[in-house]
Amino acid sequence: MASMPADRSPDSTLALLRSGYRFIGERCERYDSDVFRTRILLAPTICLRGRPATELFYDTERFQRATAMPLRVQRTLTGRGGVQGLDGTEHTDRKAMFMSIMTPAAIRRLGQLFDDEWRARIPAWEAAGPVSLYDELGRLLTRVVYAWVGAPLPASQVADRAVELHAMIEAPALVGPRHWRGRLARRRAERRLAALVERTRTGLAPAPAGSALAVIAEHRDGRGDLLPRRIAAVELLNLLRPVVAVDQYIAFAALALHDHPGWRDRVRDDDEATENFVQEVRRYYPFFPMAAARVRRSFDWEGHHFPRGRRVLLDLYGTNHHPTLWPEPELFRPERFAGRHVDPYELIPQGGGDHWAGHRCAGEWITIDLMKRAVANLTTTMRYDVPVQDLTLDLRRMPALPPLGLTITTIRRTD
Ligand code: HEM
Repeated sequence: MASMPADRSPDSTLALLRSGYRFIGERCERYDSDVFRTRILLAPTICLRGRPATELFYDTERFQRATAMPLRVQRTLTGRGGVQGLDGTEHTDRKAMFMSIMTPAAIRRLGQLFDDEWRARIPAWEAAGPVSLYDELGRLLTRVVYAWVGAPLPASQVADRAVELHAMIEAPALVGPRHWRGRLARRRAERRLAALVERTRTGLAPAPAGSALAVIAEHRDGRGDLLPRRIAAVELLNLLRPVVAVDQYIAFAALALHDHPGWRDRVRDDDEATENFVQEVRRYYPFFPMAAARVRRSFDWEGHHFPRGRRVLLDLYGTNHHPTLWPEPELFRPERFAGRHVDPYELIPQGGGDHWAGHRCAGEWITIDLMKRAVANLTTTMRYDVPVQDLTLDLRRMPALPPLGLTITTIRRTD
């Protein structure tokens, strides 16, 4: 049995916070191995990256999700009792609920709402002077996603709800007040949405037929029971929060258009080029650093032993930057996707494997669709300037974003 390379430090939590997205990749290169062991939060942990490791990680016979996610992530980002932490038939049942919402017609409707809102906002942006794209899109996507799921949102509450969703997204890797803001935001949002689910069920505030709110409020589990109100709220947040999080990818797409201006003409009215561009944004820019699971029962893999119950972290960022999969991974080159068949274990910013059977992101098609529409809006619907500003991405900060969320100015409508 080969011995698994091991981090020397007794605990690497601080090193993980210091290195951020590069933590696993740097060590893999140091040990010349895509698997090594370490200790995170004092617990023995195995870290993995690369395509074979991704295929292994998404084998639900070998790994489970229950108790894998650290509590600080559950209390902010994901919530407790939601689809992310389920296994077996409980997971496939709950996941089927999500996938039933992701029909082509529903994805088109969300996209249409997004385009309409974008066009409607341009006059205000024209009048506004400098605009933080991340903040503006946060509010825009909040309005759009509440309308899409069928949840009421008065105009006066849009800004607060956007701040609340951003607080949950940013909190897991932060310490101090910003982490606590994320916890508080989740607690308040779950309480409010649980009350909405109740009003929907009692008919006081009926959900629009076929809406995501109706699907979740009326969903029955394998035993025929409705979801507890709080769990239904967690699952509603599993739609609201990540749709708003697409603003990060759109800010990255705008950054890529700024850094590679030749692509502005290449993507215009060219669906294939836009798709390749968007895929490269998802590969290149940092988003979720890693996914966590636990070994379901002991097994050996490539000469390494995986003991039952051990926490395992799959490096999503590092796999998207693996030199074997992606030659010259630190170059932004959308053309690498031209004619390339991407299998389910290679490009994994939103997880790998199968959408229905495993934990791969339920919102991947939505994300790609919204990003493509955003690129079209940034290159054809309006013009703008990018003033001099600090656009450095700090890969030690999770999530990484340009410091001011990318400021644009002198916005004017073109069509
Ligand atoms: C903003 C871009 C997004 C990124 C980077 C992202 C990333 C991810 C990742 C890494 C996972 C976990 C994979 C795993 O545990 O193995 C995940 C799961 C999930 N995502 Fe996304 N996501 C995004 C957008 C969305 C959207 C737009 C939705 C819904 C509208 C969504 C809904 C979900 C759900 C429900 C899960 C849980 C799936 C499961 O556990 O089976 N995500 N996402």
